[in-house]
Amino acid sequence: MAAATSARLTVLSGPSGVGKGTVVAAVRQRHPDVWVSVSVTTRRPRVGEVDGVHYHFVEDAEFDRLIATDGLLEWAEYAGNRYGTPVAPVAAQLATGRPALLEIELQGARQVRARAQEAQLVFLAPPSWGELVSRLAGRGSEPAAVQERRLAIAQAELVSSGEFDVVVVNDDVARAADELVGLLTAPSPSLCPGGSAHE
Ligand SMILES: Nc1ncnc2c1ncn2[C@@H]1O[C@H](COP(=O)(O)OP(=O)(O)OP(=O)(O)O)[C@@H](O)[C@H]1O
Ligand SMILES: Nc1nc2c(ncn2[C@@H]2O[C@H](COP(=O)(O)O)[C@@H](O)[C@H]2O)c(=O)[nH]1
Repeated sequence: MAAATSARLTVLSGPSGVGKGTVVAAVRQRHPDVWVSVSVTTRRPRVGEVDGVHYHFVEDAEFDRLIATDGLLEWAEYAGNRYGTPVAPVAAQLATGRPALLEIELQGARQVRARAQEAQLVFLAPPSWGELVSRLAGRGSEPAAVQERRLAIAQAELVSSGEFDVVVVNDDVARAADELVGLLTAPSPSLCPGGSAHE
């Protein structure tokens, strides 16, 4: 992907199971140079997840240390585990003048907006509630009780989609990935004459 005219921070959020990871993987297939933050989490790794690639898997004490030392751009407790974005790699990426993408949940997206008003917030929505339920169940990575917990959170997240700058419907992975690529490469409105970050 060519360098953008501004170092733009984009947040991709949306309910568990909507397909955030799948769409981001499709974006990276098209543009391997898209930079995506690797979060820290206290969650245990799923089968196939690699430390340092999918997440930095840490113990509670290390997560506490990162909070205490202002090492996180944002963090949240979600369904019994903590997740956070290491601030230094994001700052370093933006300093190169190239875009950075965060894949995080709603509370974290709100914290990013509070700290970086110029950030672009994108909400990935399911085509329907039934499709979301079926995707989460079909992934098979969580027991039924955890799926229920995530779906309860998803209901509140869907209600909050209006807080985001753009809503992308993940009806088709390739189409949604193309839309996200367009958003990542769009110039920042704050650099457009007469533009503002939140029009
Ligand atoms: N457009 C789509 N159509 C059909 N299935 C999809 C689509 N997008 C993703 N999926 C499937 O939905 C399931 C959930 O996708 P994924 O793990 O990417 O969701 P997620 O939003 O990253 O979830 P989480 O927030 O829990 O990490 C996967 O099995 C994936 O293959
Ligand atoms: N606030 C943050 N949320 C994050 C971060 N990294 C991931 N997430 C979100 O957590 C849920 C659950 O993820 P899972 O891998 O257990 O399915 C999901 O919505 C992720 O997008 C983060 O750094 N901060």
